[in-house]
Amino acid sequence: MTTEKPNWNQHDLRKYDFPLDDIPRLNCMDPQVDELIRLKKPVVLTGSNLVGAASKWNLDYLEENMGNGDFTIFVSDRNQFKFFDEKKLAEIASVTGAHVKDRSKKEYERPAKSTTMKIREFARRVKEWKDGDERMYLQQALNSTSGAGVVQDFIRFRWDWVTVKQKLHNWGKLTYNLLLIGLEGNVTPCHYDEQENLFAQIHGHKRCILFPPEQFECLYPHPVWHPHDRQSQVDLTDIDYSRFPKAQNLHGVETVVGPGDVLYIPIYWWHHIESVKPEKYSVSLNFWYKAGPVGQVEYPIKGYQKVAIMRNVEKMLAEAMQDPEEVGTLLRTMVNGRF
Ligand SMILES: O=C(O)CCC(=O)C(=O)O
Ligand SMILES: [Fe+2]
Repeated sequence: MTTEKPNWNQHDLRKYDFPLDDIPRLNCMDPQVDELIRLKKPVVLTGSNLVGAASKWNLDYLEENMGNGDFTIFVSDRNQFKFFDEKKLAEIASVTGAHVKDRSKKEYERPAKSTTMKIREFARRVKEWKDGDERMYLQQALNSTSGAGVVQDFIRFRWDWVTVKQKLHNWGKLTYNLLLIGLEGNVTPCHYDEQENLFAQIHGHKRCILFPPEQFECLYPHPVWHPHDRQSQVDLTDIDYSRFPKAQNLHGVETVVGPGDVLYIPIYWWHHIESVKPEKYSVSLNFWYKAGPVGQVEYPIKGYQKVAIMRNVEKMLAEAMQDPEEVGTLLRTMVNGRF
């Protein structure tokens, strides 16, 4: 076995205000891996070869073998790509009474615009891209439009190994694989997902900063009905402590993943991901699994289960009030001076 020297440089990494411990890095055969996954703790798995068949997925290869489908590309003037869920706007309209229809139409700022491109066009633009140009981030679920080469590679993923993990940890079904191709310096700001994630790095390096669900209060998520649902309002690169004072208590874990590494991002864990030097672009593929069946709940309730409960309460109140903006008022009335 060769121990590869990382070719990213510690000094190139951005300095953050909060403490960061290292995420454990273990060979996939190490029995501790399954113990960490069972406890829903992040871990970097090495040596799994999960997407070894995709190790050649650089832009030249993908251009030839990815097919002629349309790819979703986010475009942004800034380096941060904060997800904006257009479907939430329709949802707000459907739960909102006529009396607040106008308010729900208010203009939201979209931090990144979504467009579609053929892979050839995207590859050309990435190759020509220079610092200061508009940034791009391809984020597309793998689908049946993939060319024959990519389909062959996909079939050769270690489905046997990953299916054993899925069964062992009682995860639900694989929803899809999201392919991410982004420029060095692109940032996916801090958010959580409602799925278990095996995040496989293929080309280039990514710095992944994670926080446990227990840090909910320090990260001030947008309300559940908001198009930025599940995203933190706190910009970790420039924290506004007067608005978000509890961000002073942030304490995260981090790692830099490179080709062949697989990071387990547990369901409801916050993550902030940046593509780092030296490569010009990064290619990753995630494996998103639905949560397993709830089964017997054990007490005391865990941090991630509290987040799920809070989401349900918030959704129920928004629907009952027929006005999402009344949720906060109601919750404050319930709590202030009483609890
Ligand atoms: O790699 C990224 O930029 C974001 C990935 C992510 O958020 C995810 O896989 O859940
Ligand atoms: Fe995510």
